[in-house]
Amino acid sequence: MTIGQPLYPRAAVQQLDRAASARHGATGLMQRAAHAAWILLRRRWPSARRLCVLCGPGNNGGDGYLLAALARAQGCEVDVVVLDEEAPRSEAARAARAEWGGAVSPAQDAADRLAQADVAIDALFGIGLARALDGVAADLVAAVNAAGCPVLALDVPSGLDADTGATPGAAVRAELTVEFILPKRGLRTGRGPALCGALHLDGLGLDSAERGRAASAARLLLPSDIGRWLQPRPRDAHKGQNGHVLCIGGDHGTGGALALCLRAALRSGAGYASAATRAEHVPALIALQPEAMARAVGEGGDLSPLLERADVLALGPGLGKGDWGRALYARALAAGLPLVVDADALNLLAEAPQALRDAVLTPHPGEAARLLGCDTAAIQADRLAAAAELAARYASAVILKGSGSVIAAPGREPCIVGAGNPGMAVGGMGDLLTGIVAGLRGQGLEAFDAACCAALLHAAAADLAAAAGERGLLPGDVLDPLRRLANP
Ligand SMILES: NC(=O)C1=CN([C@@H]2O[C@H](COP(=O)(O)OP(=O)(O)OC[C@H]3O[C@@H](n4cnc5c(N)ncnc54)[C@H](O)[C@@H]3O)[C@@H](O)[C@H]2O)[C@@H](O)CC1
Ligand SMILES: [K+]
Repeated sequence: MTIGQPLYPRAAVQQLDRAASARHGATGLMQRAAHAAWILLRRRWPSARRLCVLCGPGNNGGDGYLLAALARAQGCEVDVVVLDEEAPRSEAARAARAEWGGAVSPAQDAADRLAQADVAIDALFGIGLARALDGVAADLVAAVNAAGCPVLALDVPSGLDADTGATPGAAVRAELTVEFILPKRGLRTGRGPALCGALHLDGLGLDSAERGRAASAARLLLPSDIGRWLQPRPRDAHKGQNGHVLCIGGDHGTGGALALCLRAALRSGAGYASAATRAEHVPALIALQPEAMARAVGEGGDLSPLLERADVLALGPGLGKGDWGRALYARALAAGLPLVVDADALNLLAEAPQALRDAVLTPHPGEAARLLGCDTAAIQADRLAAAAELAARYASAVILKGSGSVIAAPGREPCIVGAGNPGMAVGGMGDLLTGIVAGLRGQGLEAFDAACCAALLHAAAADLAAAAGERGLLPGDVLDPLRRLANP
């Protein structure tokens, strides 16, 4: 089944742009873009009187000139600052500059002009960005980011790669972004969400048949999708149908990680959850969560009586990389059960890479880098490509965590989670995700579906929990909203 909203690569949007321009006229589309931006600007900043529009050399700049002309006609005072004073490259953008017709200021005056503005409009670069912004363009970006007034970005915050969500050079930080024609991947993962601010899509009047010809390259998962995977339970359900999750980890001093994993498995609906851990954690785990079972595992890592009853293994939270952790890791991998691999289990996998059977990996960018033998920056430079590479190399479903988590698996269209918040940047949050994936696998979801649904539940539950504040959000706060969302 196909779940989520399609997201498009830049090349598909450019192709559609060209076809649509031939039909509607490039200037016509640019006018629609400017109009859409103007309506949004007015709604968001109704009392703004003075605008500063920064225009680049391409059609994104063209959108900016037309918005400037529109705002002037509506009584605003408008300054236009240009990246370079030469005529724009395309005919449509030249016509847009002629339509503005007023004075333009050179880039070195940007700071002065921005200081007067109630709102800045970023029309420097859109999807035509071809390389890192540097030189005068980077100076302009620095000026707009330092200006202190809110920024409205047209189509894409300049400097953000609309495909990858990376910023190879300087990039504008907007408060609001109006994206044109089709939703793009890079605005929703990596640096995209932070730089776009609120995101608003305007289709520029192209009908769905016209837009539907473009081929998507990823899907965006939203909280409203949860019900596609999780239906109400049959009235005659019994606990044996909902899976037995065995959580493996919790070396000396790190029993808490395993406890969070265990609780998340139960709150996401597992029929049973057990812990295989160090002896000293057993009484605390049972006291904390009397519904769970906990067994001490000695140095040899013998899991055999526990494995017999388990349907799925959650391997890694608090596991450590000592002899005890290594022994447990080896036994768990040899068990042939559906697996969720996290934390130190990922680091052990990185030491001796192998293709897994029926597994979900949940790396953060640092763990992903170790698994691929590169550095974290290389992962973040193209998160979708990194997730696909991990999925192929380890023959697994993968959740690459971070802003706009990416889910990939061999042969599946990748997904991006359209939920989550910076309150999730706290120790233990990943242990919850591991438990949720395992809980859903126990309830019958296959690896990729469980990965998608779990990543979405986790982020959406954290958003509900963050209503009381992002700073100070704790993994334990996410458990109650998790239960609510797991019953759509
Ligand atoms: N039919 C269309 O094509 C439409 C396009 N629209 C707007 O046009 C944008 C795309 O326009 P373009 O394809 O002209 O691209 P852009 O306006 O994004 O920028 C392309 C220009 O910037 C230069 N450039 C790229 N990277 C650079 C860098 N790092 N440093 C310096 N210069 C660099 C390129 O050589 C080119 O001249 C969209 O994002 C959207 O805002 C909208 O008006 C809607 C309709
Ligand atoms: K822009």
